[in-house]
Parts: sequence; C-alpha cells; structure tokens
Amino acid sequence: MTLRIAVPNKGALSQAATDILRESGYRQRTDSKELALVDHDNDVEFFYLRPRDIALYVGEGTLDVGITGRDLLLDSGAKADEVMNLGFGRSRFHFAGPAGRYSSLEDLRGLRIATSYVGVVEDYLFRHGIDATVTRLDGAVETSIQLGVADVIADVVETGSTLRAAGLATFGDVILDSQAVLITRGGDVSADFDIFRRRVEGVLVARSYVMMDYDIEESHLPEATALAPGREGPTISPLGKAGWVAVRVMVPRANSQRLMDDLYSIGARAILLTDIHACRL
Ligand SMILES: Nc1ncnc2c1ncn2[C@@H]1O[C@H](COP(=O)(O)OP(=O)(O)OP(=O)(O)O)[C@@H](O)[C@H]1O
Ligand SMILES: O=P(O)(O)OC[C@H]1O[C@H](OP(=O)(O)OP(=O)(O)O)[C@H](O)[C@@H]1O
Ligand SMILES: [Mg+2]
Repeated sequence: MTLRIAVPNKGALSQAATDILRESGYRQRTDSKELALVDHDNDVEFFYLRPRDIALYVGEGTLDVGITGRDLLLDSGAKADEVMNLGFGRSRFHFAGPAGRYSSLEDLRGLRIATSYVGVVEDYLFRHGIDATVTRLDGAVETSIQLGVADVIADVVETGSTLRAAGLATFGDVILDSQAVLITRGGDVSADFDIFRRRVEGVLVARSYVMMDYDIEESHLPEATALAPGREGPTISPLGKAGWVAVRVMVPRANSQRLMDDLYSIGARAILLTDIHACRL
C-alpha cells in the first residue's frame, strides 16, 4: 500500500518540511501550485495541505502520516499522535496585551481574548479556572486590540518582533512550546511507515551529529572516551605508530569545536571533523 503523507503547503513550516523530505530521498514538488505528487520509486504519495488541516486528515485516517506544528495538532483536537520532533518551526504560545497593562493569568478574568488557536486557549483557561471570552480570528490577531475587538491576544511568538511592533508584550507563563512534529494515527506501525520514519530520523541525526577522527596515545584513551563516548562506543583501530590508536566517534555538532580543544589538550592529534549526510542508527 502506498504511504500517504501530508505536507504543509505554505506558511512557516512549508519550506523546511519539503527540505527534510528531499534530504530523506523523496521526490518533492518543484511548483508550489502542485497539490499532490506520487513518488513511484519509494511508493509514497505526498499531499500538500494547510498545516492546520493536516492533523484532521491524519486523525481521521484519510492520510497515514503528517507534518504539522504541535500547537496546531493540539488546537485541532484530532486523534493523531506525535511520533517525532522535527527540530524546525519552533515557537512559543503566549498571552499578550498592551505593554505594562497586564502581568498575570488572573488579570484575564472577564476579558476578551482574540486568537487563531481557540482550542488551545479555551483548554488552558479551563484548566486554570479562568472565565474569559475567546474570539476566533484567522490571523493578524495583534491588530485586534488596537481596533477594539479584544483586550488581549493569545498567539504564536517566535522572535517577538510582531508583538513589539504592535506595542504589545507577553504576560503569564508560556502556554505551550511548539515545533514541527511528525504525526500518525495511534498505533501505526506499518513497515512502510517504519522505513519513512527511519529515513527522516537519519536526516535529523545527520544534521545534529558530526563524525570525529583523531589519533591518541593508548594510555590516554579512557580520558578521551569519557569526553566523547559516541552512540554505541568509539571505533578504535591500530595506528602505524607504537603505542598509538586511531579513534572514530560520532559527536553532537553543537560544542564539537570545544570538544576538539579538550581532546587536543589531553594529547589527541590529527583531529578531523566530517559532516554526515545520512545514516540509519
Ligand atoms: N514566526 C512564525 N510565525 C507563524 N508560525 C510559526 C512561526 N514560527 C513557527 N511557527 C509555527 O508554524 C505553524 C503555523 O504555520 P502557518 O504560519 O503556516 O499557519 P497559519 O498562521 O495558520 O497560516 P498563514 O499564516 O499562512 O495564514 C505553527 O505550528 C507555528 O507554531
Ligand atoms: O514573533 P515573531 O517572529 O514576530 O512571529 C510571530 C508572528 O508570526 C505569525 O504570524 P504570520 O506571519 O503567520 O501571520 P498571521 O498572524 O496572519 O498568521 C504569528 O501569528 C505572529 O504574528
Ligand atoms: Mg501564520
């Protein structure tokens, strides 16, 4: 059976989603007007849909897999499960009001809140025992306060520049931390999905890890291995120099420069970093 996958067709998640699929070896559309595309070689069909609708299609079982935002999944109330964080489209969901006017959740009682995420907001208010009026807007919610439609808003904040430009500031705790996620309908463990999942995971690992090679005196190996233990354990090979070994180990890309400094200072030499293009762990 062809695996049917939903991909954001526009907006904040669209480009990064098609990038990760392309890196995973799948055909992707070249024209943003294409609505669907069959990748015959991999027996997969992609459907380009609004990220807000993707959770519904997957939750209903119409499509097998989807890429969407955690916030959109929660807001939809769809019965789909997150199976993997994808590491892009990160945002935080916040209440915001005119800078300096509100400071805590309690201030929300009786106010009018505008948002595109009614499900998330009503659920949060209910759980915190706050009574307020929630109004759904499709976008540009920041403007609603100035226009007198709402007292506060609840919206996605990434850099915060949209809020600042509107003279607004967040208050209260972060309502939720979001990022792009891979979703399926509960319990989908088909072999086709497993292959897809491993490919995407391979790309994520390749993005966040690098391969490190170095030579070191065998007597310093325990110290070096403690600094860089690798996923399974380092590969240690003989070196054409008495008492020395060659080591190969996967390390997180973040801080890899610091790790090179530390390894050098305990005697490692010829330390090399190489990008990983793809992998299966
Ligand atoms: N700067 C950002 N602006 C908007 N959404 C972002 C941003 N950064 C990450 N996201 C995430 O992207 C998803 C929203 O996607 P998108 O912007 O395409 O939806 P939308 O706002 O409903 O659509 P549109 O803006 O095209 O009307 C959410 O999961 C959100 O958390
Ligand atoms: O914190 P920032 O980096 O400024 O990003 C957050 C803004 O981006 C999104 O708007 P979008 O561009 O999707 O427009 P919309 O409100 O019409 O959906 C979101 O709704 C905020 O307005
Ligand atoms: Mg938007």
